[in-house]
Amino acid sequence: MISRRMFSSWMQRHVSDGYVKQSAKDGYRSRSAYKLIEMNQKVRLFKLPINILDLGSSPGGWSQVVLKFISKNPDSKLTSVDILPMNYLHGCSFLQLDMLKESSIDEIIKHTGQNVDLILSDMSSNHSGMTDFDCLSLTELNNSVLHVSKKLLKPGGNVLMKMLMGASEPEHYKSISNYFTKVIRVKPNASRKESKEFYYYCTGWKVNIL
Ligand SMILES: C[S@@+](CC[C@H](N)C(=O)[O-])C[C@H]1O[C@@H](n2cnc3c(N)ncnc32)[C@H](O)[C@@H]1O
Repeated sequence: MISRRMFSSWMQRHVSDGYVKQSAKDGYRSRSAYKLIEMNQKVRLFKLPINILDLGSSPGGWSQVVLKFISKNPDSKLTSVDILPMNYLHGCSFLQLDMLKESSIDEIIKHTGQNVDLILSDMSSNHSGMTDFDCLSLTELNNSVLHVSKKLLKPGGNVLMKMLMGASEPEHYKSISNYFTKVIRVKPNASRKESKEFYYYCTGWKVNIL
């Protein structure tokens, strides 16, 4: 449970945050949009034409960024998924699904087919404040990303997924590395300095590991 004092200090930080102000100006639904913009500048995520799956998409900042990149390419496609609802975005198919449920994968395949080039996952549950616990719960969500990758990611496809520094992180990194040619850790400047959050950029999905 978040105390009133914690909430008010979060609120103070939130309203004075430069990325929050910028997102209001630029029309992005979340400050997270700048993390994706920055990571794309670092690793060039979007190579067109592209079939993209955005997991944990609500309220839609990342999906807005993707749409800007793919909008001029009619052969590109974006499917966004979240356990919560998301307001309509032109050019994006949204599915309200829980990625921890097996049945969600079939629903996604109906929309994307089985030839996805890039999976983005910014999924996270509400932080408990206990880093090791939060790290474990993110590991569970990331395992669901690997599970969906087995069903629909193209051979050689790429995945960007959120992680937290914590006791189980090195083991998780090792296990994810088995599935890709290369996995690098990326920490965008837009990610709050005090946060343990960073992203794995995983390239070259290996089919022969299945
Ligand atoms: C940090 S927010 C994502 C912000 C988003 N990338 C943006 O730019 O607006 C994390 C999201 O993960 C979603 N999420 C958490 N657990 C999930 C699950 N089991 N299945 C699908 N989405 C989940 C949450 O509902 C939340 O919207």
